Amino acid sequence: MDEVYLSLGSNIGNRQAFLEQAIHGLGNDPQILIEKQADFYETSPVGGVKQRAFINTAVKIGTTYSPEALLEVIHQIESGLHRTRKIHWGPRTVDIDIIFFGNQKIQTANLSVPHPEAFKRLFVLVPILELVDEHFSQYEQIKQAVESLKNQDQTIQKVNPANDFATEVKTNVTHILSAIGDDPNRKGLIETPDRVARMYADIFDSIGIEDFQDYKLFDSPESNDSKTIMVKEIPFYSMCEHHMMPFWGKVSVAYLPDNGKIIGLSKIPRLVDFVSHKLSLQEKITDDVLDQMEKILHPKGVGVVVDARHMCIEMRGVKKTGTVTRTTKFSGVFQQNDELRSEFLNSIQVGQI
Ligand SMILES: Nc1nc2c(c(=O)[nH]1)N=C([C@H](O)[C@H](O)COP(=O)(O)OP(=O)(O)OP(=O)(O)O)CN2
Repeated sequence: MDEVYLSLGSNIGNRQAFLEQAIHGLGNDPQILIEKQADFYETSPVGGVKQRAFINTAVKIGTTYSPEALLEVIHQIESGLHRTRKIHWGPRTVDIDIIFFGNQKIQTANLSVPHPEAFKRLFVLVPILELVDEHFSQYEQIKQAVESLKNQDQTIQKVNPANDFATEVKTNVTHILSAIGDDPNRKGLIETPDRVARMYADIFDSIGIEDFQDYKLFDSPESNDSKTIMVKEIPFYSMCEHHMMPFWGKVSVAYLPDNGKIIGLSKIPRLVDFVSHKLSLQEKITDDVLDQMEKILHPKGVGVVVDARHMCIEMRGVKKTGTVTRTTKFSGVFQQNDELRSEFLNSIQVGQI
């Protein structure tokens, strides 16, 4: 097996969770053995793009993959974690770079190893220095590069477990419990901060991720341009950004394909979950579903109807239980063609939410 060193970084959403998922993905591959993992570090962005600080780490793996095959596995893991390549050296949910592959020197269209930027980046060298010893062929070079970079503008500091997502949420929920006059140490609340942290990691797992990536498109000549595709009454749950209270209901989506390009039916409910798993508003969910459908499919038109109930007007304020709010948005032929729009709208009953 070749000894390989990977650098991992993330600066979108729950950064450490994305890195942990990436490492889990690597370790799940039967041809990859995670031999050692460095600590997590908070690092200043390198490369001139104004963006949020990164969390970085590194792993030493043993693998039977060739460098190109390993790169393919890495790209699959990145794309499964909503990685989009929009701005060079810009924000990303996760980035995994091959830094060293044994003592190999590789220069292909897709791969340069050792990584050409490695010795200019503290966020790469400091975690890798945790994983190597004086027997590693590049050990002295790494140590010297770290010393010289330390006097420049790159900052790096070990993530104190107290700063990671779960601990941050738990700490602040404990403060809130005290602030509202309850006792966070009483039997019923002692585990609440931990439960809330685990819940937030789930219901807010789209925060910071701009575009939906988890879809598959098909060319389907049968779906000629006159056939509307509707996926109706998709249940969703979200949290309003005004009071951090739940709102929930059903989303119905219709679109008219262009040139027979269609999306896998299961992907539309996944898209609804993606846009809902953020602090949002019903109007924004309506916009986001339509905008993402337009971005992905460039169809002849899209229609979105959202019916929802809002805990913030049922449990507080005007306190009207059972009130259902409907928001709609249309584009293309659904905007221009009254008959098509009415057919879609009339097919959706508000029903029980
Ligand atoms: N503090 C940090 N700054 C930067 C990081 C990081 O992880 N921590 N990462 C980058 C780069 O975007 C990332 O390392 C990828 O760079 P590189 O492999 O050199 O080039 P790519 O082709 O993969 O770059 P793309 O962004 O995918 O085009 C920058 N700063």
